[in-house]
Amino acid sequence: MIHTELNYGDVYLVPKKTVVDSRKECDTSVQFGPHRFAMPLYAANMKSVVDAETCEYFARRNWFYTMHRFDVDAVAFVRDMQARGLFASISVGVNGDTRQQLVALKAAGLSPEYITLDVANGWCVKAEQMIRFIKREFPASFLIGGNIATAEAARDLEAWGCDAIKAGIAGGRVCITKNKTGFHRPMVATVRDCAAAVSVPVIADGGIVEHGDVAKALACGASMVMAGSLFAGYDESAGEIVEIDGKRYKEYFGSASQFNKGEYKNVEGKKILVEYKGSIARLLLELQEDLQSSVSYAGGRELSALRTVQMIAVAH
Ligand SMILES: NC(=O)C1=CN([C@@H]2O[C@H](COP(=O)(O)OP(=O)(O)OC[C@H]3O[C@@H](n4cnc5c(N)ncnc54)[C@H](OP(=O)(O)O)[C@@H]3O)[C@@H](O)[C@H]2O)C=CC1
Ligand SMILES: Nc1nc2c(ncn2[C@@H]2O[C@H](COP(=O)(O)O)[C@@H](O)[C@H]2O)c(=O)[nH]1
Repeated sequence: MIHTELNYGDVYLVPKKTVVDSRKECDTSVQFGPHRFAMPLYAANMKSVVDAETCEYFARRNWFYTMHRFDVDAVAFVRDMQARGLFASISVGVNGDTRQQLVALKAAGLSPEYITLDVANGWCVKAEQMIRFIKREFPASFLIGGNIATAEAARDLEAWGCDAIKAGIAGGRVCITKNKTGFHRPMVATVRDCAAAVSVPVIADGGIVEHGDVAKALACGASMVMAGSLFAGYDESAGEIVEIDGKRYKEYFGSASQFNKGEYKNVEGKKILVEYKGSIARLLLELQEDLQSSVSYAGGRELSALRTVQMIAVAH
């Protein structure tokens, strides 16, 4: 028997009685690891979304960030961020280059506050070895592991030592994994299953199309949400501006795209152009206002109210 699983666009949240007099009373802040952040949402650790300047922009506004791991000098990045009084949050892979970077960090006496293990399928032996290595060498760092899409995988990553788990396989806008390999799991099913299986926070990664999808991800049990295309079209986004027939766009490409890899080998991502939208400040404010409104519809004052709402599927 084949069962149906749902994505954010297939579901809605059922309103409860609002208890606040203004949406401004609703608190969108979230404790995540050693810090409390303004929003449970952050930009994907992709080279076309964040660079060192973007990371600093977010950190200064008390938004969580994670630097990507492609051609980055982790020692310089961590040292710079911490010298400015900001938290350092880096991404790593599973191969020898990552081990070298981590050894160099340790030798320099540096310890990032957050480390994200960023691989396509984090439920593998190489990821387990890297997670155990990081927990041993950087016990003070908050370790995010991923990506995974099932309860069984989430339980394994928790057992291996992850402090948070990033869930979402092949649901991203520039993803072609599902086309090339046949593997994917819709986000509502992914997040609900993973969040119910573990006691550490789960990050819902990918597939955010509408602002309300953030509230839906939190209602599924996510503690944080990661989004790429949502943040890709702005001045502060890392991608290049492209002008076609007088209209401006920003490049947005997958981490497993030929463009990012520099060769056509095991390509599971593509490059697209997204509409250029100017400064990101207006987006951040609107995302916060929209989530405050979601909390009010959920009948609460804090994000936890979203965990109590009923979710319904709509027939298309
Ligand atoms: N969230 C998602 O759904 C997806 C995200 N991505 C993103 O793309 C980037 C590249 O990811 P990834 O390919 O993991 O990283 P890398 O290209 O850095 O690969 C890491 C290592 O894992 C091996 N590896 C990768 N995939 C597999 C596999 N399916 N089976 C066995 N070994 C494997 C690679 O070897 P070899 O190349 O020889 O196989 C390589 O040695 C990451 O940033 C990731 O987040 C990519 C796909 C899906
Ligand atoms: N299958 C692939 N997934 C990728 C690739 N690069 C990034 N990603 C994932 O997508 C999300 C962002 O999704 P969005 O819908 O918010 O745009 C990102 O965080 C990664 O998990 C890739 O090349 N292939």
